[in-house]
Amino acid sequence: MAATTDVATPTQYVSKIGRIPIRFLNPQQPEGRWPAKGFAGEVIPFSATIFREGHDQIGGALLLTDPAGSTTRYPLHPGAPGTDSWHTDAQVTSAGAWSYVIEAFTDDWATWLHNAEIKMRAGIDVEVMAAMGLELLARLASSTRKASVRSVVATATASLSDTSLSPADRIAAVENTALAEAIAASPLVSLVTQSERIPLRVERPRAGLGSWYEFFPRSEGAKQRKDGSWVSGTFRTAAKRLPAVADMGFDVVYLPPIHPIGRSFRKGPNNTLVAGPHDPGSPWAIGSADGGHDAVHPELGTVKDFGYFLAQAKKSGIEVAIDLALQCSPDHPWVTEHPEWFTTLPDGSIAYAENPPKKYQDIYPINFDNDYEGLRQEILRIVKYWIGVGVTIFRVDNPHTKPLDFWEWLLHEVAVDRPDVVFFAEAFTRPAMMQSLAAVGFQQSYTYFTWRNTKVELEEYLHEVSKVTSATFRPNFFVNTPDILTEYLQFGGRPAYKVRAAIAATASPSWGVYSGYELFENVARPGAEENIDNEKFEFKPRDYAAAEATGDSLAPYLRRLNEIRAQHPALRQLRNLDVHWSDDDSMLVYSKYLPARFTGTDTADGIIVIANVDPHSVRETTVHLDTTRFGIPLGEEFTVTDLVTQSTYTWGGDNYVRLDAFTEPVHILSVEYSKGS
Ligand SMILES: O=P(O)(O)O[C@H]1O[C@H](CO)[C@@H](O[C@H]2O[C@H](CO)[C@@H](O)[C@H](O)[C@H]2O)[C@H](O)[C@H]1O
Repeated sequence: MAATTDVATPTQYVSKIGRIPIRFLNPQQPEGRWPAKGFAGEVIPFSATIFREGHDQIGGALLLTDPAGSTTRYPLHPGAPGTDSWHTDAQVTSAGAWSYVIEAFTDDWATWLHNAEIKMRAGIDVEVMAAMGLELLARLASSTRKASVRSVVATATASLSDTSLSPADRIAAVENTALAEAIAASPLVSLVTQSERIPLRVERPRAGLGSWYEFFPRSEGAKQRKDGSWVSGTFRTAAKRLPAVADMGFDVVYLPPIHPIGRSFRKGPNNTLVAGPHDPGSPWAIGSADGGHDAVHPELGTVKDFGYFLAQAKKSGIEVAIDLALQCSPDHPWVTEHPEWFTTLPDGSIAYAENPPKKYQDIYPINFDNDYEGLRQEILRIVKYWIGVGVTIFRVDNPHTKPLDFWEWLLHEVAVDRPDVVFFAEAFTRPAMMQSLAAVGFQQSYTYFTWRNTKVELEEYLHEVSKVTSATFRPNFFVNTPDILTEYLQFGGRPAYKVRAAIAATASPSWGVYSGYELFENVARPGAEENIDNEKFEFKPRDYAAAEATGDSLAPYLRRLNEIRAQHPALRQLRNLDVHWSDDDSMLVYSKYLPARFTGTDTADGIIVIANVDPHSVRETTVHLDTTRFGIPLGEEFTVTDLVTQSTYTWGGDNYVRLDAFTEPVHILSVEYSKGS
């Protein structure tokens, strides 16, 4: 705490609390070891707890410094009475190293005005109070050369010193807008105290914003021969799927590992431990005689073909994410070239990998502690190689099974030259590890969203990711993955697919689906929480167009969700989500709001989402809205339009809502309000 009013005591002790205490600054990472995070275009709520002894009025400001070193001052507004919290929202507009300082001060004018209003109106200490006010007005006059301000001050001075007026009229004369504006421009403050400077790392928008679509390139264009063998899809056949993916509004395509797949211990259909001659194996079983992590599976094509895929994706407005899965099939070149990178058991064997309770019998885990430096350099080389090929996003498989200090180092090394590269953590594990991966640099993370299905669970989780952990952890709400087909989707029927997609697409700025979701694929392998006949172990060509033609596809709904996201900037933010109340235990209600000053237009953007999370029933309820959360004074009426059905309603604070799971289980309502209407 660098307090301008700090006074060294004879023992040279310097106060840490500062003359005006400023505590609990937000955003910042716990422990302050790494910068708080934001992405370009993000609106960040800044806050601090500011208070002082006695009863004098205080005020505060955010001093936000951009990467070019230019500082903008934003006044802080007091929060709920008694909390001593002060707030403002500000938008970080470009990627780079930002920082901020919170300033606090005694507001001399507000203190005087508060006291003078009480005392002068009651006829107590009238002349003393007036003299104090006149002194402040003189201070204001001497702080400006503006004639207009001087004239406003002169008028106020004349009235305040006019003893022929009643005390009430004298005080009323200083309560005018012109004087308030003059004081706002040249604040009458003292005991100015500044907090420490908090660093804020702002990354490119994709670090926190995107609509993801996962598909296996080998399935796109794959054909089975009469003898049961397969002709694999290739990067070139897979590229044909890209326009349809873009047409659904997705802007990131994530490909499971594209590298050669090992033969030893190859898995067969449905995670069986013996593969038939035509089984392609799990793409995560990386490495064969054809190469390792810096090679592509020959059946998919060449690196040049992958380049073609990247170029086609770019043409469709899609960025490609590849998988960084640091593990090896027993056939990976590293196993013979660098046996020291694995843990050899006393019997000479290498134990297979696990992510308990899952067993990965077809891969070896890497042991970083055997040759930390060697592995670090090799992995950095691989990552840089793919960046050189044109990859800008890595989905990182099971990062929680590798040392955190390794990730901290790797992500730092990459960011030195390429701060645009995004790393997406696939860690479904304990919160401490998930949060720490984000803290050390992962730009975004898979989440527990998949398993938060009830209203209460979702309320808590949406609040957590938008408000509690947002300085560190950027969520990507995937609705399903090849590993995750939740019971909710298995047994919730088609409504469940709509509900989950609508919540994911509106609650989080990053969301994703794994292909097949639009076809409502919902049959699980018995005893497992993943699809039967899983694409991880088989080719799975799908006829998306036929399903759409017969109305058996969710693609039109997904397309609409992505359109709504594109049209509503409030949905492209993380921290602006507020949960509201409904009387029904399955009707989830939340809003997202972006004031006009941040939308880039002259209108604010407000969205209310109401989801019937019970996919088996029709629910009716009253929703109770704190309309101030989306810019509307309490008690005012406004218009809402359902962005899926286009129905329009006139609403207020309390509203009847009926949602039929079998038609439209979710309202996504845009809010229109004109003051005083
Ligand atoms: O461990 P997670 O559930 O987070 O899943 C991720 O990592 C797994 C290991 O890479 C991966 O599992 C798939 O590949 C394995 C190796 O080939 C294989 O043994 C598993 O049966 C298969 O599911 C999983 O897909 C990935 O998302």
